Amino acid sequence: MSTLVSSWAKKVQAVPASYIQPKEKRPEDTAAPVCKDIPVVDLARVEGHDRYEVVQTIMKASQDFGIFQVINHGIPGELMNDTMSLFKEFFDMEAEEKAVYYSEDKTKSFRLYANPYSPKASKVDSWRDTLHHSCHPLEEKIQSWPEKPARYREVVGTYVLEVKNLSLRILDLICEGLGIELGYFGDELSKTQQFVVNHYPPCPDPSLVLGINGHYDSQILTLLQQEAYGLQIFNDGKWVGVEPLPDAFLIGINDQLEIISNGKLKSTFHRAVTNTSIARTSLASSIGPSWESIIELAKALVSESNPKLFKPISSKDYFDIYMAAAGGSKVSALETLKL
Ligand SMILES: O=C(O)CCC(=O)C(=O)O
Ligand SMILES: [Fe+2]
Repeated sequence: MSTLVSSWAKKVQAVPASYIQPKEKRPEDTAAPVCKDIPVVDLARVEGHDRYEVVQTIMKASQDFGIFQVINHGIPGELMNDTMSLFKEFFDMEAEEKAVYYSEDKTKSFRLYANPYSPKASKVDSWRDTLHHSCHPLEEKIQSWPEKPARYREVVGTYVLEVKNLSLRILDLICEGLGIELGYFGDELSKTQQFVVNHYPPCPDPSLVLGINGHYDSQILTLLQQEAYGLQIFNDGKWVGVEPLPDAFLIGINDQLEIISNGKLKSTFHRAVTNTSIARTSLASSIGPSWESIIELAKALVSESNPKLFKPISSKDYFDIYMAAAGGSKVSALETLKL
């Protein structure tokens, strides 16, 4: 059997054994209701009198949920649709055509792979295929991206630049909320960008599998475009769904932003479930620091009443700790840095 789920999922009637989660990890509720309290922030409002209120909403959502959604964010709907359609077309290609891009070599700046957490952490395969793009520096990395479907590099190159700009705008609103200078994240702390496309084919029994295991995102900020239900966050002791809004971006706080904000903004434990009827594709862009950056509470926020909660650490060292801990555990790798 080929390792790419999208190459064989349509042909099977039952879930192959290696994809069946142990009982305690199976998604009891693959249709957990969407949590209506997760704010949808209208970014058009930041230009006017409502700016303060918008910033406060973002801060509160980042504390309570670790995520929020944004609309009227300035990225054209047409570009979002084109990008989503292009990846649908990519995953619809024949198995042999996709196989060309398949690689288990993690140092590659572009690759298609399956089941990224195995075998180190969870021994169970995930019901998804993943396309990974390193985006920095873009002019260089783009040369390793596919040329099929037509306009791949042009569409995806434009998309990742737009998404990076939006990430920086949101990080500036977070600076306002935290009380640190604008542009704080503009240089080394946002030097890298990884763009990941997750593809979850329909599954004969979604109650047995996970599309993506519960995890925290390790970088600074994730922007996610999702077209259908599947994302769940662990909030208040239970899994809740996140409403798919096709024109919105979902913004997720990542671990290293939790360190920089001294735990004021929370990285959230999340997973994706599958369904029986449609292939779900999600586009996730993560902004992160250069490897050498030292991640610690922003200096302007250190005070007697706000001492550092986490040990300073280089971004590279944090990533190593994160990878060693990854494996569906709700205990965050950040725990090891607590002072
Ligand atoms: O597909 C999703 O909604 C979640 C994807 C995700 O969590 C990730 O790529 O880190
Ligand atoms: Fe994630």
